[in-house]
Amino acid sequence: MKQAVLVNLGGIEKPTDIPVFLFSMFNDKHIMPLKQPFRAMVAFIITLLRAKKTYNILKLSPSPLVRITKRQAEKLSIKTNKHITYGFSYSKPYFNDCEGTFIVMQNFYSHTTHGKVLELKRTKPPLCIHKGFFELFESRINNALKNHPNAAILLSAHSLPLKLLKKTNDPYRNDLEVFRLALSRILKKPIYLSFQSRLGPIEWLKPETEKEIKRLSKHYTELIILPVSFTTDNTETIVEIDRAYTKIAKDCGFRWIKRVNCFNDDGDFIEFLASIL
Ligand SMILES: C=CC1=C(C)c2cc3[nH]c(cc4nc(cc5[nH]c(cc1n2)c(C)c5CCC(=O)O)C(CCC(=O)O)=C4C)c(C)c3C=C
Ligand SMILES: [Fe+2]
Repeated sequence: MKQAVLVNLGGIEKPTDIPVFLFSMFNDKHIMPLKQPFRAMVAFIITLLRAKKTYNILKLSPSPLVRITKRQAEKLSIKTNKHITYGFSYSKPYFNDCEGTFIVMQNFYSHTTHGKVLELKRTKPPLCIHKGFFELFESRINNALKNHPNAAILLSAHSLPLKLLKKTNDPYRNDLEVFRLALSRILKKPIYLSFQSRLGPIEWLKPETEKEIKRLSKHYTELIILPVSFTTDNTETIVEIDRAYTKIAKDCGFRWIKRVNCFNDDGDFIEFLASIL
């Protein structure tokens, strides 16, 4: 078999990564569907406006995403005895420069992530279509519930602008909702879904994670949050969920809060990846 390539978003580990990451992201037609040269001009302005906020996030913690993606590739390589490499959309090494079969390391299809890779490379179907993926979530939720059977279970997904979803008929929200319902039926428990990390003045997916936490605090005293759209921990999980949302949850009365880690390089996840290669 040709080599496999794990594709992730990109890493912001140090301040000098910020302008490259932000400009590449906002100059991407899948994120900002404008004609050139307007797209590049808008991307430049947003990069200037957002850089300070991203810098403040980075001061709290550099992103572990690149480090973990490397480990995932190494462990999968050992497990399968195949050559596994990795590439990113918005930082080096870029996935465009790699060859092989591509696995997109975001759990659910969106034109902004999976679709972008699919346009250029032979790509495996999204992880969420596999039974094994479902079981990974099921086992993590059951573990978290062990001593806290009455906790609220909140799946927090990365948000997307509504206008972008409509324009591209993006199945992202729908697939997440189907997944939430299926999990809820199997676990015989209510499961909630919310959206995090919106930015700018336009409308993004709802309910927002912050508001959903506040709403749930009226009915529950314990909370389990699972980042549902990433395979790999990153600034959105270790800064936004572990710091910002955890503080909000405490402030609105939750007595116990657990954030479940992304799959990262867990043995069962590596086994799952090996099974779909
Ligand atoms: C499911 C995965 C992701 C989707 C979909 C997505 C869309 C999206 N993101 C932005 C803007 C930003 N994202 C940023 C960081 C970031 N985003 C994702 C994942 C998805 N983004 C991850 C994993 C990360 C963290 C990367 C890391 O190395 O830790 C950032 C930078 C941080 C910040 O300033 O908040 C921005 C900006 C948009 C606009 C968008 C869709 C339109
Ligand atoms: Fe993002």
